[in-house]
Amino acid sequence: MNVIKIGGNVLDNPAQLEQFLTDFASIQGPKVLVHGGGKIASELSKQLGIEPNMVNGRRITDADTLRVVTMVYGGLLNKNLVAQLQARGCNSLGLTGADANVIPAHKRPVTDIDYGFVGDVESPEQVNVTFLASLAEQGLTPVFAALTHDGQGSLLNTNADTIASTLAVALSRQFEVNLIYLFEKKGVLLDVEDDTSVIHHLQPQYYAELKKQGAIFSGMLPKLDNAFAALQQGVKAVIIGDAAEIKGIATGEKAGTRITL
Ligand SMILES: Nc1ncnc2c1ncn2[C@@H]1O[C@H](COP(=O)(O)OP(=O)(O)O)[C@@H](O)[C@H]1O
Ligand SMILES: CC(=O)N[C@@H](CCC(=O)OP(=O)(O)O)C(=O)O
Repeated sequence: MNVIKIGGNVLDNPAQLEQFLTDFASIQGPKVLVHGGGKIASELSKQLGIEPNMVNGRRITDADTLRVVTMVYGGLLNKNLVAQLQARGCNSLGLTGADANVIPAHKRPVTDIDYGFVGDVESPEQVNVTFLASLAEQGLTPVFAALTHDGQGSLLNTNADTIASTLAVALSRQFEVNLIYLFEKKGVLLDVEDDTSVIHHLQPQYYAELKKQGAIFSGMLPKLDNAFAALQQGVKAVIIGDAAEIKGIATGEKAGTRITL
């Protein structure tokens, strides 16, 4: 089973997105797509006069921002991705974590920062794997938006990388799972400006060094933290790579960055 997460910069580039969806549709076997969309949510927010506010890679989500991300992730992006996959013969089903109670979560507790309506997933054990397995059996591909729910009637904005790793860990109870993070670069780079500097293998000690040197920063930090956590909890392989190379990555021919323990 491949759990594939696609980042916001690719979603915002129609040509790259179309190619990615064509390649994704052609991947054999059970698969799950998780999408972000932070960039598009920020653009719409600004158009509506709501200034985006990101802290530690997470969006401060007040009530108005929750409306925006619900519309953008759960509506605009999720439903268009499903329509575009249907056009490519990939029978898919758009979901949030609230649907079929797949991903129970709670509102992130207020500490020195109040993130507002941001969700932390309960635990992979609580993911509704039975439902996901039944979709796989029917040949349906779930497409997840970056939304969960609190069990009390509210949706919660939830980092898409975390949703992907949670689903990958949960599905590892029943399947051999590859977790694949795709974005607009060739992989984790030694020099973020140089696409030829791909790090082919990354393990915790090297990660700690590169973090200290400042070679790995911002959105890549939570992505890698999620990647190592997924491996520790039974996911077979984690790869970070270029959305344009999804076919090779899924068949194991081209690797991007392979994360190992
Ligand atoms: N060493 C690195 N290699 C590649 N990207 C890096 C690195 N360090 C930081 N980054 C940044 O991390 C970003 C990817 O994280 P994020 O913005 O969360 O992506 P996504 O679109 O997948 O959610 C890249 O666009 C890049 O700016
Ligand atoms: C709480 C939180 O920060 N949620 C993210 C969810 C979207 C996301 O993760 O999008 P990318 O993968 O495109 O960055 C956000 O609103 O930006």
